Amino acid sequence: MSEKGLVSLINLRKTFGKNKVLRGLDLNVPNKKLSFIIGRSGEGKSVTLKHIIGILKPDEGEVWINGVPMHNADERAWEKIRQQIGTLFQDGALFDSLNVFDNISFPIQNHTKMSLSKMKEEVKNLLSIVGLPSIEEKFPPELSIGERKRVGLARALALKPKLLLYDEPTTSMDPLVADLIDNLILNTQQKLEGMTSVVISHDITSVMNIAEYIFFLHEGKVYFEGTPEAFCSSKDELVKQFLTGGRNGPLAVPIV
Ligand SMILES: Nc1ncnc2c1ncn2[C@@H]1O[C@H](COP(=O)(O)OP(=O)(O)OP(=O)(O)O)[C@@H](O)[C@H]1O
Repeated sequence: MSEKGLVSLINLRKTFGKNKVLRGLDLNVPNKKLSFIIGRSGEGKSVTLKHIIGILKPDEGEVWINGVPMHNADERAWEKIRQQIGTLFQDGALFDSLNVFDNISFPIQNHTKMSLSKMKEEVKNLLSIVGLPSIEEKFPPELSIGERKRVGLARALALKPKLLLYDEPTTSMDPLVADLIDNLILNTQQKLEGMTSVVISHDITSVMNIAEYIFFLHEGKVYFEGTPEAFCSSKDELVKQFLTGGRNGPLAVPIV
């Protein structure tokens, strides 16, 4: 592994039309930790994530994944790198017409020559990592939101990635389900020793419950980075306003 770590974004710039979203963002994800990228809606969290998986290309700047420069890489190089990255999208992104076994083993079937018996063993193991019993024969519409997330996470883990990305895992969930998902993320991090995880979120409760490291985005840059303790005790007015969700402070509050 290079000194740059698993994910390094250097002076990243991305503009859509007149909208300068990333304005020189530097972000070095700490290895083997559970990091959160947080910030207000529209600050560029998802845009940042999309640069990490190569869905978006930077206008300027560098993207390094596991020591490999990817900012000018072609799609073939990205496909290879993406096999080292597990991504859990908001809705789990399961295929409703495939059962749980086929959903979880989908990346294995596509990228390896594993035998069916080994694959069955592997899927069973993945289900146990995410705390689910043997539900291989069930179909996604038969599952609860929490179960769908777990199956999505099992699939994200199928190729034994080095890096795990979660895109807004608790958005629009009630507090009880959100708490379950937080525990799932934390347990997975603890079970899979050496995993580097990045969660995109604006759910401050999740951040405070499980984050080990925080990147707070503002105006296209990392405005603050550090531990949750440092974030909470920050005297910075902007950080304080984000934490308390107050109307008074430097963050403009939209009129609705
Ligand atoms: N493909 C695109 N084309 C044009 N504009 C885009 C595109 N993707 C993102 N944007 C814009 O970039 C800005 C940042 O979007 P992004 O989705 O990264 O925000 P976010 O911080 O993840 O917000 P949220 O918390 O609401 O998901 C927004 O103004 C959005 O409209």
